[in-house]
Amino acid sequence: MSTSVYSRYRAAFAQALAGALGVPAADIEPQVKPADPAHGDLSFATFPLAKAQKKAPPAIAAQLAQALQVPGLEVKAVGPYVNARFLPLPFTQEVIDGVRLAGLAYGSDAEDGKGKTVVIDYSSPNIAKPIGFHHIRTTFLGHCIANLYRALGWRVEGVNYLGDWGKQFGLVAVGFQEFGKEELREDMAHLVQVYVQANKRAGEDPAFDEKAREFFRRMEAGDAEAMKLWNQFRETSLKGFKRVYARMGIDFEHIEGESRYQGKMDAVIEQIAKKPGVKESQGAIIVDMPYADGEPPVLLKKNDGSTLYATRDLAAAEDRHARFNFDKSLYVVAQDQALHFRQVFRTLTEMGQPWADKCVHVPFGRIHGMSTRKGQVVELDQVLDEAKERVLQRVKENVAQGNLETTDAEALAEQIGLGAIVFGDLKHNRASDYTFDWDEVTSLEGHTGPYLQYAHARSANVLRKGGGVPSAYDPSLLTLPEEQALVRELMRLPDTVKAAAEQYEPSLVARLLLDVAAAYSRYYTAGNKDRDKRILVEGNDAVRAARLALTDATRITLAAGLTLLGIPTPENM
Ligand SMILES: NC(=[NH2+])NCCC[C@H](N)C(=O)O
Repeated sequence: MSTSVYSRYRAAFAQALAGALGVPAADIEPQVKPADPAHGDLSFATFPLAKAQKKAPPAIAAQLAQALQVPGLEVKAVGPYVNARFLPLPFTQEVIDGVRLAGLAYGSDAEDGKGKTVVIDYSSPNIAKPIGFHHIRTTFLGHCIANLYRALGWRVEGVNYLGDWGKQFGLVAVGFQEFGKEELREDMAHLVQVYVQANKRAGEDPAFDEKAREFFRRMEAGDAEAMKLWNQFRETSLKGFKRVYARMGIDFEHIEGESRYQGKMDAVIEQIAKKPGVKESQGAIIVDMPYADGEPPVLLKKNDGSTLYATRDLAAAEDRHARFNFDKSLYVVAQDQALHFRQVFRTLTEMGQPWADKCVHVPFGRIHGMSTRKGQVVELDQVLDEAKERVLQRVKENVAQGNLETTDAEALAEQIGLGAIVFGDLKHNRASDYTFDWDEVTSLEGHTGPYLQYAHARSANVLRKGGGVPSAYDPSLLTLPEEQALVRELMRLPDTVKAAAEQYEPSLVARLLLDVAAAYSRYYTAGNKDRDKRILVEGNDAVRAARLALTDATRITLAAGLTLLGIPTPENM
């Protein structure tokens, strides 16, 4: 089923309004908005009609409400608004059955993006350099955005565009001779240390710096020995990165890098020369475009003949278009690179590439204060290790106190640690900066990943205690205000997935899940000391079955949403 319960009701309401007003439904639909929950579910404001009808809005609303008959909706005028409320039936059943039928695919819509292709450039760390906060965010955001598009039926081509070309290899190569430990040649963290040390040294010692440049020049000239070493370092780093990706359940369609475009850049520059034109400026080659005031030109080649990040991105954009014929090409990269992408896309436009406007920079803000006990973060692995370690403590305590049963505390801590870090990031608007706080993200309470994982596990636990999911239930028994409120939250996932994909904004899904968990928690705890009894009512099997069905739909919604975010969903915690 491809339309959500919500959008079906909205369409029916709009259709009825349009009929009564004698206008096309397509004109009305955008004007049907969510209502103030106290007054209904859908709302249509009559102000815009007042002038033509020469009547006061409340009178128009009253008259319209009178005239409308929509199955499943209770329509009422509230002041100048025509409001509609979902009647408990069949609404409740439609939502619950829809969720349970879809299972983990709830929220997905394979028809939506059918036949369309999106390229998503994400993670894209630099080989043999410390990882930055931006690599962490792009990894989480990109993974989630890829999941969202897959859920909507798009063909997703995820590209991990490694920073695997540049002077840093010269620094590592030359640095290794001086500070490298032979036995750690295949240790990614060690290479990063060597890089950091060599980089510092290069700043102090011009001769050392020149040696590093010389090494990179050899690479650019294709020197076999230099390339062999380059390849070794690249493989070592890549192995390290792959370990983290496996840990996070991330699987890229393509892992490639800037080096792919080595030797292909002259062709690109030639192409640019034909359209916007290239010119020389102080020995460097730049794109000859009319630049806005204060806007720097796009550098294609430095005066020493080496090519640049932008040149490689131009080649990569063309290559991706040729290979994937994309409908969209996303770059999930920090806000700091906004100018870079503006220039790259603008250059593509000037080159006459008709697909240039399908390229989108998806920027994000900074993380402040992310460091581990070992100090500044150089690898994502360290962050995940520390999260796990912090959580493990608590898991062990809970097991010792008999509050938790698990045969593998380590594995559970890994899952919760991952949930803490990933959710701690994705709950923030992509564009905003945030300050990272260990206690906050790993807490079991509040707006956290572990809280959601716990809500999921708790619903799974209630189902287990209740003897599993009921096959038959009577939806007319779910009339409590908390039950109706919960159903309304569950209803939102499909539309939220679409909005999140359209806006490249995983936080919309993250926040919906918090709302679902909060609604379930209110339901579960309301008015009962023995909490399980709220669902597992004694002496009334019919009510119990209905409440278990709703619990099942809640568990599925949480599991589906967390999975989209890239967060594991342990059954017990
Ligand atoms: N096509 C791109 N430029 N992707 C982003 C690459 C990010 C780059 N490696 C960095 O760490 O800053």
